Amino acid sequence: MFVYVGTLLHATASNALEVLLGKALGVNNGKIIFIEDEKELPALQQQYDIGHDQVHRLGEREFLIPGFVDTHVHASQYANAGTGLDLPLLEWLPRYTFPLEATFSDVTFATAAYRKAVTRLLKNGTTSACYFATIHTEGSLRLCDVIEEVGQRAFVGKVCMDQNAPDYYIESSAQSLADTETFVQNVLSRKNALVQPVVTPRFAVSTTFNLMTRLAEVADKHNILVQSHLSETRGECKLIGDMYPDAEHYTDVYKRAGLLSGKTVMAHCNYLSDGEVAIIKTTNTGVAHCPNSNISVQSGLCDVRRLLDNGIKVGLGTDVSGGYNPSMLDAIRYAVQTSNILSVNKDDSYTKLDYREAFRLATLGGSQVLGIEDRVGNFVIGKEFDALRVNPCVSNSPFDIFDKDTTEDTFQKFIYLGDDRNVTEVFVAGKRVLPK
Ligand SMILES: Nc1nc2[nH]cnc2c(=O)[nH]1
Ligand SMILES: [Zn+2]
Repeated sequence: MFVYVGTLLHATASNALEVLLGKALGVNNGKIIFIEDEKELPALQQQYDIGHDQVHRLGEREFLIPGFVDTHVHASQYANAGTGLDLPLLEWLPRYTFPLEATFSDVTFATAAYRKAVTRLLKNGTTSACYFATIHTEGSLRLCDVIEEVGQRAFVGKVCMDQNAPDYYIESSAQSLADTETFVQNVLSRKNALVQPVVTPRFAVSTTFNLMTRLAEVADKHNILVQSHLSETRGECKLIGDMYPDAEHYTDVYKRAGLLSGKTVMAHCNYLSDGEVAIIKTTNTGVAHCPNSNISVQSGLCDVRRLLDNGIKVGLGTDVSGGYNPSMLDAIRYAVQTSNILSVNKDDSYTKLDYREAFRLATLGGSQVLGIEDRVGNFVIGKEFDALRVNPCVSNSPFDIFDKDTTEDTFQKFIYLGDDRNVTEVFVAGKRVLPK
């Protein structure tokens, strides 16, 4: 049991940035048990038998925010982050990405590389992540081991690809299906509520229709998430049109395979027609908006406002290494800048995404996309305490605070200018996972 006293900022359904000043937030058994005005603290201490050493007072400029939720990130590709960004997707995959992922057949290398990736995300405040690993079952399981060791909350997918891939990085359909079942059963058998398996057909270009339908059955049987990529680039959309001349559109391919449901996360969704948007909505599929990746590998600009206006669940993803930055602060900034760019060619009725809304996507929105909004995403009694302690005034802070700055200014500066140096503590399910 412990209590934090001070400023809390978070998003709710009705308020993209709620600022709560002078609060006492109590955590017991990993869950938030009270959020009261600070003046109630003596009574709360008595009621719950809380000693002085269990009460932590935040400094004047410090605050707590919910941990970030990265809804789409390739843990294996972290080794390439910040390199190989000169080619569009369909050339980038065989030139840079498949060769790297193939090296994850070496389990020792894979484990070390995954440890770097997961640690880097956690340091940057990502308390929940939805990962792609590689096609290798052993290596994908080592990713789960590392996540458990580090203490993050995560969904992990063994990647499935049985066509349009190089000889050195491809599986047979039967092997892919059997390995997925093995992987899923292994992860579920750990009975660690923080680490869950996710069925992961790479995308309809590299996964046969038959395998996709069988994978949909695996996801159904175990009642687990599905993740893939949808409508990321024009070239990919054209290719899908050629591969599936009878399909109505790209989204229809996944729908017919049975892959779309409230437990599905589709990354990108940059070129959806109105008909596709309607299917994404009616199937309750969630979208992982990956704005850094969209720009870095020249894929396109996702109109998130359109998705939100249509009632679609949207979270943010770093999509490392199509996106070069593993920090969700960067994803928030790119989401805002993408919306600003789109607004240039829209009329005055277009409502841009502001930093508050992008922050909501990075926290509560992501939790909705991953189906964990009853557990994390914001500060609500009964939810688990996944949180970041932020200190804008650390001695090596990358930005400066002035007397004139309000709490909201300070938060906004952290969003635009802050980095992991400002994230001084990270909590997952009430456990402090950083610093160790
Ligand atoms: N950004 C991105 N898009 C993909 N589409 C299929 N595979 C990938 C991948 O690894 N990264
Ligand atoms: Zn991706």
